[in-house]
Amino acid sequence: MCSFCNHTSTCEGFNSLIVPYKLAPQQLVGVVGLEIHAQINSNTKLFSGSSVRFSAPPNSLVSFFDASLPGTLPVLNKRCVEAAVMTGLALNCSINRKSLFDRKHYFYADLPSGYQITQQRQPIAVDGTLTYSLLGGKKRSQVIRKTVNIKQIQLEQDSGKSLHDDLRSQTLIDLNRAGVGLMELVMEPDMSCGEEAAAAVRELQLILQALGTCQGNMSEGQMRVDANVSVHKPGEPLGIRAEVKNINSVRCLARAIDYEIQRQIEVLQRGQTVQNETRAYDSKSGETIPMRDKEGLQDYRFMPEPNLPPLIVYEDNASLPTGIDARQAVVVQKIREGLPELPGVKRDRLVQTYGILPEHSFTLVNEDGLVEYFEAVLKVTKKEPRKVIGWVTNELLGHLKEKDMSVSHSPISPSALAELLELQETGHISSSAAKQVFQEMWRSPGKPASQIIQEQDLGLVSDAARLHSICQKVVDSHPNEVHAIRNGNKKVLNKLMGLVQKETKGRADPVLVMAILQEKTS
Ligand SMILES: Nc1ncnc2c1ncn2[C@@H]1O[C@H](COP(=O)(O)OP(=O)(O)OP(=O)(O)O)[C@@H](O)[C@H]1O
Ligand SMILES: [Mg+2]
Ligand SMILES: [Mg+2]
Repeated sequence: MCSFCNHTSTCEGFNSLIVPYKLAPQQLVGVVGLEIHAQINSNTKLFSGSSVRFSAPPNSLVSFFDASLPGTLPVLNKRCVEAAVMTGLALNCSINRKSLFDRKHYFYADLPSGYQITQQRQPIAVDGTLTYSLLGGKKRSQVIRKTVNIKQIQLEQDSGKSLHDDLRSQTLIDLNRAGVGLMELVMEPDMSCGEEAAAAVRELQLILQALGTCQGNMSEGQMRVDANVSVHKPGEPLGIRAEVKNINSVRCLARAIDYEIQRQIEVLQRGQTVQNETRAYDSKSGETIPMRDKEGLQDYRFMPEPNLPPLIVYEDNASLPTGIDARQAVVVQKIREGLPELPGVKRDRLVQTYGILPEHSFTLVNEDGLVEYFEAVLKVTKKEPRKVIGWVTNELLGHLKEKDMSVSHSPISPSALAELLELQETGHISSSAAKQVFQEMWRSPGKPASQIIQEQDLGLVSDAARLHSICQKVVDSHPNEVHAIRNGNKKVLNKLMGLVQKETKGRADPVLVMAILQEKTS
């Protein structure tokens, strides 16, 4: 028995006791490296012609190859290769002109061949970067840009699914997913907390969706994120990592990582060591729990896949060797030319072109179809983009979120919103009346703003005599406020303005009311 740490026999625990003892625990910081499996958006699997569909009847999308019948051979799906190259280019990777396939052996019931075809020795793309942004500062309106390095992107097969039937104590196998093309993106351990990892993954999701290479839905398993987490003191070697799996949303990812960092800090503070293990995140308790030990490193018995030749991609058409059909070849230059506008570039363009705030550009780009909606409104109204943005990101998006609706299902079309904003801009209605009209437009899809204004008598009240009398009443009944204004506190005028608007149900002409109030309080 070791006198330091109660370990029996040879004491591995000795170091674990001494090392943390010397550490100043408060200086320990988290280190995070992500491995992301992204299902490639393709009609067919990576090495077979079976269809790829989510929620099809079990085992209805399985070819002989997917079920590993002897004698069947893999045929590489060109679409999957192009998707990986496109993703690599969008993430500033070098594309390997020659990459190789390997067999990685596991024994799981949902992997009938006993191995996964992956790219271990030479993956298709290496050495990339992902730039993501966080909103920081007091009001969370300051954009902080960060970059995480991408070690590699490899093509590999997905496994099938094991479904556990607890009632009958049996496990059922569904091979629909077996052989679906995956891109595994391996990031360097460059991040330090859950918020950073969540922002990076959200950015990656947007990039993959813009490229169309993966649908990126984490809850449907199209994108699966494993978080490798360790803690250390800055400047010292990295600590032992635990790998957290079972994370099915970006929010859970952030929570799981922050929980794990804190747990490891506490382990060290207690004088123990962090285990190199795989842990699962339990979203109900918000905790990570041990799944399996990684200490006795699994031997995957990697070997070259004998049934697939090296994967060759070409830089441009000029570099195609004679005899190669250009339609069969994967040409990097062609894919590079077809890259769409990426989310980061789109946000910068929106800020520069329309003068909107960076945080608004995030909201626009985060919501599928919202940028297009915003730009469609701007085409029809003369109202300044900076004034339109609030209507789109607060009013419209708020209503959509409340009903869990997508932008494409909005009952208010961009041109209908533009008409409403135009009526406000040209002084036909006040801003608060415009909000009432918006509510009504939401309730009665297709009814034009002008008709609602007429029916509900929401037009601007510019009758000077009437406004004079309302303003007089407000001024007379608020002597303290008037006194403050006369003493130079002009902000109080807004309070009086609010009271006048209350009297007129938000319809009073604000310019006229302000002029009258200023005159009466001068
Ligand atoms: N000390 C560390 N702390 C946090 N993350 C780390 C640390 N060391 C490595 N990582 C991260 O762990 C991941 C290692 O992934 P990789 O695919 O190379 O190996 P693996 O996890 O052993 O294999 P598998 O694909 O079978 O899970 C990378 O994302 C890397 O950034
Ligand atoms: Mg791993
Ligand atoms: Mg890995």
